[in-house]
Amino acid sequence: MAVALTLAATLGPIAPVGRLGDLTDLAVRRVQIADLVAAAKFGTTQPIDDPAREQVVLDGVRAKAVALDLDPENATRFFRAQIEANKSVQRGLHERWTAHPGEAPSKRPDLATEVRPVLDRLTTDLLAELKDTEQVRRPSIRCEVHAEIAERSAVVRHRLDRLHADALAEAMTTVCQ
Ligand SMILES: C=C(O[C@@H]1C=C(C(=O)O)C=C[C@H]1O)C(=O)O
Repeated sequence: MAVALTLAATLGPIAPVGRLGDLTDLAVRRVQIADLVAAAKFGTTQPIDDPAREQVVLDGVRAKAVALDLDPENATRFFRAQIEANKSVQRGLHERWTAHPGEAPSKRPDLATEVRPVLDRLTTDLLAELKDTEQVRRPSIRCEVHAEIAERSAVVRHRLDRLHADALAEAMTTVCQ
């Protein structure tokens, strides 16, 4: 933690930290977008879990991974973790908003036209980063250290609350592969 904080302080509040910094920041972005997904679904019949949509996301990941010459199994495993992390945030927010209706969002974004296209762009960016970081992400202590530093600094730099920090940890579980 001390190392991450020192690095974050040295590099300033915005710059991602370490070799996995950019990838981690994209994972942060994805768990933050979960707030919009949660807002789109709250108070509607649309369930948090949408297996059909998940299949579309994962099929796209597989096809793009092949095109990038990335291992499709590893890429799919990474995105399964991103999806689970996203749903954890949605569940946490729905619980919070049900218990404290005053905190519920006043606007309901449109999932299909406003939110999912943002997630689709993030998928493309995340895959490009998976490709760029392929060497450093080989399973090793080195990768674990890079991941830990990037994650801890991201929590601080993005001022993530417990819900989003826990979701980021969930999202990062399969990064070294
Ligand atoms: C984000 C959504 O909610 C869930 C999470 C998904 C994801 O993280 O990509 C996909 C489908 C849903 O199970 C959504 O419905 O679009």
